[in-house]
Amino acid sequence: MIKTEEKTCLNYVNGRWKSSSNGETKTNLNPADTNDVVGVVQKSTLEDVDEAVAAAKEAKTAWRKLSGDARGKYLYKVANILESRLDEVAETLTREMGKTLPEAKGETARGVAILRYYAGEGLREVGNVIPSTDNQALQYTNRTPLGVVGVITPWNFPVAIPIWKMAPALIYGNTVVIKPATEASVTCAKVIDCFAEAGLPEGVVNMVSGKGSVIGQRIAEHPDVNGITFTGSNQTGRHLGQIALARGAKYQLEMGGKNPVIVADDADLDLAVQATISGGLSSTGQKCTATSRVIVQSAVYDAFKAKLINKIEELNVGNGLSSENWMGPCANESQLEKVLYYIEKGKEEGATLLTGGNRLTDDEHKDGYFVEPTVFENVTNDMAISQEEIFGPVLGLIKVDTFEEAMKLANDTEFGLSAAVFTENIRKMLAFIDDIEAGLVRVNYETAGVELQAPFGGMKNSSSHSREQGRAAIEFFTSIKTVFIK
Ligand SMILES: NC(=O)C1=CN([C@@H]2O[C@H](COP(=O)(O)OP(=O)(O)OC[C@H]3O[C@@H](n4cnc5c(N)ncnc54)[C@H](O)[C@@H]3O)[C@@H](O)[C@H]2O)C=CC1
Ligand SMILES: O=C(O)CCC(=O)C(=O)O
Repeated sequence: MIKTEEKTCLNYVNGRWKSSSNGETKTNLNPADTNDVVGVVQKSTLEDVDEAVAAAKEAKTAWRKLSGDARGKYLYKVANILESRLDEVAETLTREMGKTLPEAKGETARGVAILRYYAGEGLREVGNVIPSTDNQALQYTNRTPLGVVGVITPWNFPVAIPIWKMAPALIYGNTVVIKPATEASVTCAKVIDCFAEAGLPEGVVNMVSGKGSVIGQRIAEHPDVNGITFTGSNQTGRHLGQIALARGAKYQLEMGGKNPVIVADDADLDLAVQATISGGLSSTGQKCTATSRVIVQSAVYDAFKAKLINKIEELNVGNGLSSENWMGPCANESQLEKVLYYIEKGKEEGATLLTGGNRLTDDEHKDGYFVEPTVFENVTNDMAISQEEIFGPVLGLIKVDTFEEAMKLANDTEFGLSAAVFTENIRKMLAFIDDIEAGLVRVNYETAGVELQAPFGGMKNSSSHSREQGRAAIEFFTSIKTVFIK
């Protein structure tokens, strides 16, 4: 078991909790209050990865041969256990990466729902009967798991992302080795503890924490890892994709976004303001689906801007455990530095700061990585703050005269994850749906917050063009067998 009272989280390998082979650890601090030690996680070695992969390899045949129903029953059990521990897991999540407690509870509840959704997949159809040209033959497709799946996850959704990768991997018959982001490993260990408590067979789920460039790299390179599913930065994703491609492993990458909102001249401005704030600033802007570019038609620009700034200046920023605060800190020091760097860059490039722009350092905030929600105007689409993923609470307002100009700018980015339009005009809606280069298209709704039963993924440089979640997950986690029986 994880010794939470001692705050030490061990690796989980072959059904047992164990220290890294070199005994090295890292201490995770609360980004809202660095005096608060959230936990101590293992800084694992290559040997630890190899042991976990060997365990997953050993377990894969027996797990594959279980019925989908039997695998589903395990996932239902995990869901019930996680649900019973929701408050504890959510509180750890808030303390470890900073998002507010209501957001953390929502995310944990989403983890429970994802587990139940995929548990149900164990009883759904997996193939098709396809007519043969030979009327004496039966031809059909079946699905077979990849084998061992390496799961490499980021810190921004410490419960939901590991679960939305592991649950489909498992239900479709794969075994798993997960390496969570170091900054979120205490929370992930609690999630893994729910799998342990549910009594999954030894080796089916394994967790090894540690440095991405060592542990993640080894998982990607390991010849016995048959598939790699990753969410995180573009730089790391592309690197992992190349490793996987070079050795013929299947891979799936979900990466960055620079997600636009278009506010058309007929938009419901209150709705657009509320969705821009929720989409851009909740979780301190640390979502790949977060709104960052707000493209507004000139006829409503001043009215939209006034409402937006008014609402943003009412937001309380502080420790996410307090119900008084709407926005928590950046998840770690390097995120804070990155956000402050882009705020300076925006000013240097000629954007005008409308609100925010500072680190908060008063008594309540001095021990955390807090930054004010920040809005720039006079932003052009060629500025760094319009093109590079900031992953923080920074919005750039871009004024345009026509809807056509707005569409052109919305698509002028290397990314294509999510995008939203606010309009009451059906022709504008349809033009947006048809022409926007994004995997997640929202009309009169925020860019963030995906539905677990629907496919999720990006176009252009936001993904490897595969889709996660919903039934779409079956495409990555299985291979098709075409069967012909004469
Ligand atoms: N798309 C998304 O949801 C996310 C995007 N990001 C973006 O990435 C930026 C940097 O954040 P990081 O945490 O450094 O992201 P990252 O992409 O480096 O980390 C994501 C995961 O990959 C692992 N990793 C890192 N280097 C690796 C390597 N060489 N081989 C294998 N695994 C490796 C990390 O340990 C972590 O588990 C953020 O500022 C943000 O812009 C970060 C987290 C999530
Ligand atoms: O918006 C969401 O619910 C999901 C965002 C996401 O997948 C991410 O930030 O990595």
